Amino acid sequence: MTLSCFDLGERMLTVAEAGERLATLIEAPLPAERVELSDLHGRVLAEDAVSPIDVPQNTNAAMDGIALAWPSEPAWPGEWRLVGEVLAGGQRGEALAAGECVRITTGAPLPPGADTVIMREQLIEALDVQPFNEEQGEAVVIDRPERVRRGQHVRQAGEDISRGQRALAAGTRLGAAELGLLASLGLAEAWVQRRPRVAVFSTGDEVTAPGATLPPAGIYDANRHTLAGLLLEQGAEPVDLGILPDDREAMEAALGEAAANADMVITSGGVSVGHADFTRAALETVGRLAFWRIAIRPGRPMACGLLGERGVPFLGLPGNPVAVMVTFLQFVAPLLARMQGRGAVGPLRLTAVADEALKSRLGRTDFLRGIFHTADDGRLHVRSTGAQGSGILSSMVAANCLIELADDREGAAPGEAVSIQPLHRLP
Ligand SMILES: Nc1nc2c(c(=O)[nH]1)N[C@H]1C(S)=C(S)[C@@H](COP(=O)(O)OP(=O)(O)OC[C@H]3O[C@@H](n4cnc5c(N)ncnc54)[C@H](O)[C@@H]3O)O[C@H]1N2
Ligand code: MOO
Repeated sequence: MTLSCFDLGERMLTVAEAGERLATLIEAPLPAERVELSDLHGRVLAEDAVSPIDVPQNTNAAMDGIALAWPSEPAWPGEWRLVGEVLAGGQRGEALAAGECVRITTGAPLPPGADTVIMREQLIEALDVQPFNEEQGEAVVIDRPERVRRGQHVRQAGEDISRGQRALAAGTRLGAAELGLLASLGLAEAWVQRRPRVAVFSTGDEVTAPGATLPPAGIYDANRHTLAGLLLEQGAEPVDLGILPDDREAMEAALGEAAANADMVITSGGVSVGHADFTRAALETVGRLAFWRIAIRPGRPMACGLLGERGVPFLGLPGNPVAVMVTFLQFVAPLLARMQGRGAVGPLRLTAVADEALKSRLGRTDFLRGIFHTADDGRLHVRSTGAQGSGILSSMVAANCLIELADDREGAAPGEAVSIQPLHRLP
């Protein structure tokens, strides 16, 4: 019998178990919607994009010059008779006869029979008479014809994508290259998964909005803004619900209201065992707590469950800013991918050589902030960013990866291989 997410109680879960249990909170992707090409960046295809055309549509020239039909007899003509020209956007229906050629520009369809293009730079005849004048009966001489290969500088119709072929699979997240590809198929819209609307709030009497005067015991609210950025990077739509005081009733009301209008609710802070930590208790009142302890550092206390009658996934992340980022990347990002129909998408993992001793504890997965680079030996090497306190957000700024020391190891010695997760960075 498999355990449901809600049979776990106080048990401390491994990172892998927590990920598996969380996945069960998302039963199906969000509904699809039809969206215009100009608004598709970052969205996820809800169905395969099938090409209605051959790309390229016609067999065409890859260079400016002349197009000719490869001669059937072994000897090449010394001169080629220029019988016309095809500019990009134009077409020529008449076939080329033996010994004939046409002037052609890059992208222009080859005339029937033509199969080879010679670059203009390889022609002795200057081809300078503009526009083409059939009366003049120009002749073209090819310099060093022994270098010409049959079929050269020709792009075959459908060589990129053929009509009816799947150009992009359902579940593909659309970046710049994918948008260009859709456009090149002539598709002006696509069915994509609706973006998850994610309600976010911070908690804590000490937490102060940036721009306000910092009280003597205050701390500026980093988490709501980090989370907004992380959500945008995952294709979700953040809904900012501000800062909640350490007050259980206020927390219950806010969670209930957030769940009515969102696909997911995320809070930070108030999940541990402090006297003012109300997140878990509030979740148990207005929803169901699934589990809250994971063998991970940073991020051990994390309240997970479902809110309200609709069963909206709830993630109560710990308050420490680095713990927020680490738990989001390990646990929230895969859920958002699932909601967007992307199946099992986990963080990218690479292997690097530790350049220094790295500390971790057996029985717990530790994520250190790291800096990796390719060393002279051609391998990836990694070192930590230095102090690893889970409130030191500058360590996330300095890092280009997380070093993942799984629960079956106790630290790493210099020279040992470790797993790293490269971090997303804006270029
Ligand atoms: N007795 C125990 N104490 C703590 C434990 C524990 O197991 N036993 N776990 C520690 C760990 S690990 C973490 S992580 C934190 C998580 O606790 P909470 O989620 O209850 O977080 P808070 O106490 O509310 O805040 C922790 C820390 O982060 C600062 N914070 C909170 N919100 C924000 C924000 N929006 N922006 C910037 N900084 C924020 C807050 O001021 C605290 O300094 O508990 C440990 N304690
Ligand atoms: O697990 Mo907490 O995030 O380290 O400070």
